[in-house]
This record gives sequence, structure tokens and C-alpha cells, in this order.
Amino acid sequence: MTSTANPLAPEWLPVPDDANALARAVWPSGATRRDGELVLAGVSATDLVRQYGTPLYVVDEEDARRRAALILDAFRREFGRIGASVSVYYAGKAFLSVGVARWMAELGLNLDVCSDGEFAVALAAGFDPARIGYHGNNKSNAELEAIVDAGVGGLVLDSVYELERVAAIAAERGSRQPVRLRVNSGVHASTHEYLATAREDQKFGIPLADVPAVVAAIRAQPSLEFLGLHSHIGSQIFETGGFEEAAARLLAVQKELLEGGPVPSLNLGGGFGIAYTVADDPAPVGALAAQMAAVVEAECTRLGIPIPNMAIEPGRSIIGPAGVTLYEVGTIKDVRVEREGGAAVRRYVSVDGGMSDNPRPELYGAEYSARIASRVSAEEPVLVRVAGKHCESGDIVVNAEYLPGDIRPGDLLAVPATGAYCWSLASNYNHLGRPPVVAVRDGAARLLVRGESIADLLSRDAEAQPVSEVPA
Ligand SMILES: Cc1ncc(COP(=O)(O)O)c(C=O)c1O
Ligand SMILES: N[C@@H](CCCC[NH3+])C(=O)O
Repeated sequence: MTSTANPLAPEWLPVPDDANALARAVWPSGATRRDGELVLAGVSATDLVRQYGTPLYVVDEEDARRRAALILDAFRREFGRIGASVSVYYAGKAFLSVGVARWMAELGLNLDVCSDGEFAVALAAGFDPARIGYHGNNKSNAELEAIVDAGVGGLVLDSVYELERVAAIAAERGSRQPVRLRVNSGVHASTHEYLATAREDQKFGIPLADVPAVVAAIRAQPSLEFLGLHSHIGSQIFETGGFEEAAARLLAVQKELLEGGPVPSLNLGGGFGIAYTVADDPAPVGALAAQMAAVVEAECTRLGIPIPNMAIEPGRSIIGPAGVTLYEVGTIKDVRVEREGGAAVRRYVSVDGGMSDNPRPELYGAEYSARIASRVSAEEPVLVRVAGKHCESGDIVVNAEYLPGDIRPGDLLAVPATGAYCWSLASNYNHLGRPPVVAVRDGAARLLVRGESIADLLSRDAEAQPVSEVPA
């Protein structure tokens, strides 16, 4: 059950206590109020800001761990019923640090990386390369060599050009590289256009029709071991139909491939949607797993083929809801907006970050919510737009939110559900340093990633003088 209090009330925070509610939770499970202040896993927002400043990314470690464990349990349970094993790869692109990679390893998850940088973080965390899946539509020769040398357990082939290069690299070393083949299923996921990755006209994978020939080419290479097919239809998806359709399309091809040799596993990728605001209603992970298992079972029975072992790659649904960004409120402006039928006033509340720490509203029109973190107020809520501090009019953090009418400079503002694709998409636009990332657990905070200071940024300018020598 979630709290049934008025969601417009400034102190309101939903606190889920079951898996279904967890799917709809906008705030991490450890979020609560103490003496009016927002507290995250026992640490108050003001204490966090006193120590680390603003903007600040905060990750509720227990919440992330719980979501990872729930996904692993649900998929193992549902696919276990039909006799399939499941590997869950945490998609590091959502957010990756050495600490987070270690949480996932401890919980028994595998890791999906898609660049040499993410791979380096995984190795720095001591992640077993055999449990790493490596993606990318344009891997360099240096990356392919590092993959083969490290013994990465699953390279996801994205093109014939890559197949030929990796086969040669593995052959040179006398090793055998396990590979999956990324397939473009042609399934149009119901999500933002930029987040759909299996439309016909996009860069990832091999078209379904070409799969038999490419798999034959893989099998013809003694230096490659074929693990199976891979499909990822997109991200922030609420409807299970797309996953089911992709599974059905890949299994139909799998039947044909089985005539030429084993196809041990099927990877259906990630993409499970989360709630960014209370208007979002994503499927609970148990239901998702059950529906996917049912489709795989039904299709395999219909086609008369064995049920393959399964893999999935969730990122956002593990780390997204665990994150909260804290900002300090600065300028507040009431802007008169002329409209048909009369004028209205829009209140712009500006914070000390913006599109450099969260470009998602500008990139995808993503909606977020916000609450004052440093206090509660009995003032009537007013409709505000939360803006960043960048030189860009589209620099909006929260498009529309009700906040107490007495919101003022110096208040701390918390924006939930920022754990995924915020730090990892962050930039230094306008020479802002990327904020630090802090994990909170059991009343204690721990730095996961240091923030960047202006001195850090200036130190990269090849022609800058050391900061201490810049005239005031
Ligand atoms: C190949 C692949 N796997 C997994 C993911 C993770 O997706 P999500 O974070 O939506 O679960 C992505 C990102 O969309 C991806 O491109
Ligand atoms: N960057 C996207 C997700 C892309 C996932 C990678 N294929 C987002 O923020 O929603």
C-alpha cells in the first residue's frame, strides 16, 4: 500500500511496502521526512548538502540493491518454472561506478558495458570478465583485443565487419571468443522515438532476414563460440507487448538456426520503464517476468523447440528510482504569459544545476517532479516550472510542479528518479563541473564519484594558467 495522502501536499512522499507499489514509487524506499526535512536512508538532505554541496546526486543503496535483487528473483522464479536459467546483466550505461559494479557483483548480477570506459570501471571494480557482456555498434580494434584478452564472457556482435575482425583477433591469440548476435527485430517499442532501438531505420544490430547467414558465418569461424541471439527494443517501455513480440520473432528464427547447431541462450535486453512522476504506472517486475516467460514457453511449444536459457539487461529499472538530485533554489521570477483568453503568470524557480546534470527533459521531453527538501510549509501550493542555470531556454528541470507558495532562495529542492541516465549523460555545458554522486545507507553517506570543481575544468585547458595564478 502506498500513502493515500494528498500528493499535492508539500510534505507528501509515497512510501511503498510491497513490490507492486515499488514499481510505481517515484521516491526511493529510504525517503522520509524528519522534522519536516527530507531524509534519505537516514541522512538528512541538509547534512548531505552541508558536506557535499549542491547540485548533488544521492543514491539510496538499499533501494538499488532491492530492485536488482527483485528483478533477479522474479526472472529466475518465472523462467525457472519453465526450466530456463536466467542471467541478469546490469546495464552500466544507466549509471556505473566502481561501488555500484561491486553491489551488482555481490548480488549475483552480471554486467553489461558498451565502451572501453565502462569496461575499465568494471575491471577496476574487480568484476569477473566472464560475467561481462560487451555491446557497441562501433567497437575499435583496441576494444576487441582487450575483450578477447580479458576473457569477456559475451561479446555482442553488432555487424559483419565486427564479426570478421573479432574472429581474426581471437584466432591470432589461439582463443575462442563467446559471442551473441544483436538482431534488429523490427519491433517498434512504445516509447520516445529516440529511445526505440529496433525500428528498421536505425544503427543497431543485424536485420532479422540476414540472421541465418550471419550465424552461419559465426559458426564457420573456429575462433568464435555462438551463444545465441540478442534483442533490445528500446528503453523506458511500459507495455510488455513489444518484448513479447520481439521474443516471438527471435524464437521463430531460432528454430531455423537450430537446424545448423546449438543456440544455447536468448537475450531480450533491457528497457523496463520506471515511474518519474505519479502519473506513470509501470508494470511490476513480477508481472513482467511472468508475461515474458509465458510467451517464451508458448512460442517454444508452438515451434517445437527447446526453451533456451535467458538473459536480460535492465539498467534504469534498477538504479533510476534509487536516485535523487538535490539543488539549491536561487532566483524566482513570476513571468506574465499572454494567452488566448487572457494573461497568466508562470513562476520560474531556478536551481543551481540543470541540463548539465540532467539533460533528459531537453532530450526526450522527460517529466520529473520535485519537493522542497529542507522544510515543509503550510502555504498553498502554486504551479511552478523549475529551471536550471544554463544559457538555454530549454534548460528545464521540472516542467510543471506544485510547490508551496512561499518557496524562496536558499530552499533545497529534491528531484527524484534521477539515478539513471543523469550522471551518465551529464556534461560540462557552460563550464559547470559535474556534481558528485553519494550513496546513502543506514544513516551514513559515502562518496561514489567525486564532483568536478572549476579548477578541475580549468586544469584541462591546455593554455590556462594554474588557477592560483589567475588574476582576481
Ligand atoms: C543493448 C542495451 N541493453 C540494455 C539497455 C538498458 O536499458 P534500460 O536502462 O532501459 O533498462 C540499453 C539501453 O537502452 C541497451 O542499449
Ligand atoms: N539515454 C536514454 C536511455 C538510452 C538507453 C541506451 N540505449 C534515457 O535517458 O532515457
